[in-house]
Amino acid sequence: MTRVTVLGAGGWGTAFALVLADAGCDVHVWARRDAVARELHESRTNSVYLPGIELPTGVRATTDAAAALAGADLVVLAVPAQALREHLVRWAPLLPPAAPLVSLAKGVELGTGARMTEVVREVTGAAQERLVAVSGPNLALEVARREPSATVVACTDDTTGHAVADACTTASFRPYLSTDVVGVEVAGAVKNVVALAVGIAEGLGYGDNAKAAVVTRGLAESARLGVALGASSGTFAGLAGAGDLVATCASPLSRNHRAGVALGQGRGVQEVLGAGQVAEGVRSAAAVLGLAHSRGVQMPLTEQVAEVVAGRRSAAEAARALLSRPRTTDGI
Ligand SMILES: NC(=O)c1ccc[n+]([C@@H]2O[C@H](COP(=O)([O-])OP(=O)(O)OC[C@H]3O[C@@H](n4cnc5c(N)ncnc54)[C@H](O)[C@@H]3O)[C@@H](O)[C@H]2O)c1
Ligand SMILES: O=P(O)(O)OC[C@H](O)CO
Repeated sequence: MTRVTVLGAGGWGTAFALVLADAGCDVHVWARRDAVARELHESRTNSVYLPGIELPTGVRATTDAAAALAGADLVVLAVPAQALREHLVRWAPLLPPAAPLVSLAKGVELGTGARMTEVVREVTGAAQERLVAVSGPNLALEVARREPSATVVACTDDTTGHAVADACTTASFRPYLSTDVVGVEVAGAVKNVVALAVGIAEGLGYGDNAKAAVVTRGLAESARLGVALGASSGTFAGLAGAGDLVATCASPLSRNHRAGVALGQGRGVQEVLGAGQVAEGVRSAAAVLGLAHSRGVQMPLTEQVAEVVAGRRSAAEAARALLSRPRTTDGI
C-alpha cells in the first residue's frame, strides 16, 4: 500500500487526502493547528474547511511533521503558495530521499517570481524528475463530495507521473498526465488572478459579456506568459487552463471569485482577506506581474488586478483603463 503524507489540512489538502484514501493509499495528514489535527484524527471531519464531509477510515492526522513524514512513499504539499518556502525549510530534513514531491498550490512566490516546483527544488535540492504539480478544475468541496472531477498530473518523468496518477485515481477523480510542468503551474497561478478579475466585473454589476471577455483575455495572457517561460500553448486550452477558468470563474465556491466580487463592490482588500478568505490571486497578482515584466510579457488584466488589490486604483477605474487601451490585433 502506498504511504502518502499530505502536508496541509486546509480545504484542498483534506479533499486530496480523501481522494488518496479512496484510491487505496495509507494517508497521513499534517495539520498546522492542533484542533484541526485532533478533529481529523478523531472524527475524520474538518468542519472549518470542508463542512459536511467525512473522510474514509484509516486517514490519520497529526501536527508532528516528522511523524507524518516517516516512511512516506509520496509527499503532497498542500499549504498556500506564500507559506510553502517557510514550511519546506523546516520539512526538508524530514523528507524521504526518493519520494516524489507533489505540489497542489496555485501561485507564484512574491519576491522571487518562483513557481511552486521551483521553490521545492531550491529548498530541497530534489531532482526535477521527483517534482510533480497537480492542477485543474478542482473545487475542493465538489471533489470531497465525490462529484466527477478531472485534473492534470504534471511531471517531466513519465514513471513518476504515472505513480502519482495511480495514487489519486478513483471512481470520481480522473487524472490526465502532462510533462508540461511549467504550463500547468502558470495556468493554475494565473487563473486565480483571472478569477479575481471576473469577480470584480461581477461586483461592478457587469454581465456575462464582460465576464466572458475577462476569461478569454485572461487565458490569452496566461498562455503568453507560459509560452515565454517555455510552456506549451496547448496546455492552456486544457484542464489546467481553460478548464480551471471555467470552474473557478463560474463557481460561488471559488474563494478568488468571491474575493473579486467583494473588491468590485468597493470593499478593501484587508476587509476581504479578513473575512477568512484565502484567495491566492490576491498575493499572486503582483508576483505574476513581476514575472511577466522580467520576460517582457504584457499582462494588462493582471496589471489592473494588481492595482486594485494594492488599493492604488478602484475597480471602476481599472475597468475604464482596460477598455481604453490601444486596440490590439491578436484577435483571440
Ligand atoms: N480549495 C480548493 O478548492 C483548491 C483546489 C485546488 C487547488 N487549491 C490550491 O491549494 C493550495 C492550498 O489551498 P487550500 O484550499 O487547501 O487552502 P486553505 O486556506 O483551505 O488551507 C491552507 C492550509 O495550509 C495551512 N497553512 C500553513 N501555513 C499557512 C499560512 N502561513 N497561512 C495560511 N495557511 C497556512 C493552513 O493551516 C491550512 O491547513 C492553494 O494554493 C490553492 O490555490 C485549492
Ligand atoms: O477557491 P479557489 O478560488 O482557490 O479555487 C479553487 C480551485 O483552484 C479550483 O480549481
